[in-house]
Amino acid sequence: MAGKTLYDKLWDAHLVAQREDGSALIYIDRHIIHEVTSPQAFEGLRLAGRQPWRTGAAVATIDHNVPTTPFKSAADITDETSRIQVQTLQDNTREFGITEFGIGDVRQGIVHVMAPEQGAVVPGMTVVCGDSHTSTNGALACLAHGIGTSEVEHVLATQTLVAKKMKNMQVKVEGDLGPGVTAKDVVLHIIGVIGTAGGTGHAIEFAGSAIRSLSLEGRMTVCNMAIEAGARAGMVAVDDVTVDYVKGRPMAPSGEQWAQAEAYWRTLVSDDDARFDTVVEIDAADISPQVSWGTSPEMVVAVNASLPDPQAENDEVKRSGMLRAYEYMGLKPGIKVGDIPVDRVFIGSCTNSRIEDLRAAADVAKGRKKADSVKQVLVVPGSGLVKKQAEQEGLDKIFIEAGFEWREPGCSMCLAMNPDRLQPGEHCASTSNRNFEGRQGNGGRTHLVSPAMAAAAAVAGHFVDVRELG
Ligand SMILES: CC(C)[C@H](C(=O)O)[C@@H](O)C(=O)O
Ligand code: SF4
Repeated sequence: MAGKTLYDKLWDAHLVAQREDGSALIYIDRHIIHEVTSPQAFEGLRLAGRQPWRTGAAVATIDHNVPTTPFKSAADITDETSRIQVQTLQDNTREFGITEFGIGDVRQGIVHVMAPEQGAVVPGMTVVCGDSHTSTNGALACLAHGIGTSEVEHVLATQTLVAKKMKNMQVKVEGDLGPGVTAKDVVLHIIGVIGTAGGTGHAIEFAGSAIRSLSLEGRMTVCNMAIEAGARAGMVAVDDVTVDYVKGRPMAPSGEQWAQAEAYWRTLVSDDDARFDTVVEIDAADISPQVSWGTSPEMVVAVNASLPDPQAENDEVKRSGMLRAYEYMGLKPGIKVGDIPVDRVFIGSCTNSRIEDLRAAADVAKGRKKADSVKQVLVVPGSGLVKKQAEQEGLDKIFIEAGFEWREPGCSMCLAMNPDRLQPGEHCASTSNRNFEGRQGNGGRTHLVSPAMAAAAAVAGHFVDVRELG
């Protein structure tokens, strides 16, 4: 019998029941909750007169709707829907006895930043949240993916999920990453190669020496965007980087349990003879800093390239998608990436708002100033703890001196559910993960980049190759 992949191991360890039609029941170790996809789930419990099966398995925070300017209570939130959602989560978590890192708590932040930071997610877990970017947590060798609101209710009530086993896919990035090439560039490049449907039906394990060379935060950036590559889950096997990251975190095992846990975690790697349904190999040397030019994350090119010609695309559906994207983005094939003007810059989101992201942006911003033509540069840390750490390192001062705005944690301009948004027609260099039409505000034009590339665009007023900065 062939060996097991990491995904097979995680699946088998959580399988409660397998049905003949292929569906299965799996046990869920950690349930992360935010204010947008939980209200109906709690309401469902209430109507059915049920209690959560295991309140300690859930941890909640507010992120999508929170303003990034200081506020003291839900009542301070002007937008009605946002105010209600923030208040409702607080009421629900109190009623059902679930831990919430809420308003004014330094641990509050974007769900996918908060959970690993607290040690709420450790290797070997099944992790769900009513949010597609739950895949981020797979960087810790977890089976982590998004679920819908009715499933949020099901998990709350039973601590299990009805699921179907996905196929195994391995994306192997071998070799050394060049200077200025970050985890974000790696994942954008992967999506450029395999497309936004490349991972459909699969759980992706990211492997290879270039992935191993990334910090745990960088691996989270890669797994975060597995969903943009069509997969529901992304993951990276356990190694020293994983174990070191978890050690000492508030909710992680300690004392005698630590040694036991670590011994188990070390088994969470794909066996040498494991078989993957799909394997993609990428040479790290082929990866340059990336910029997305269109309205899908696969519409991405190297910073020193020109925009692609739709006429050279043989697939008719893709060609018409490209033509529509050019129209929406107000761009023309053949122009250089460096000629795209940038109106606003957003440094944040669950893709790139951790401390190393802010350090990378600050490295570029240091001693430089925002270009006059750039209207706004928002720097939004992923959690209160990231914010605190950044301030201890003086990064906030660097940003403010460069003319950037230093904000409170939350999803912010990643999806514009709060007041941070683009105006129609504006181009934004954004460290987030989605560039669909209107994602960052009606008519807004998103270009996905790394934190260093975003800061460089803020300073230059257009895209520049970070490798060419002095
Ligand atoms: C609001 C939430 C359901 C959504 C998601 O699932 O991803 C959001 O986080 C996003 O990034 O679009
Ligand atoms: S930061 Fe963006 S992608 Fe991440 S959870 Fe929030 S809205 Fe979704």
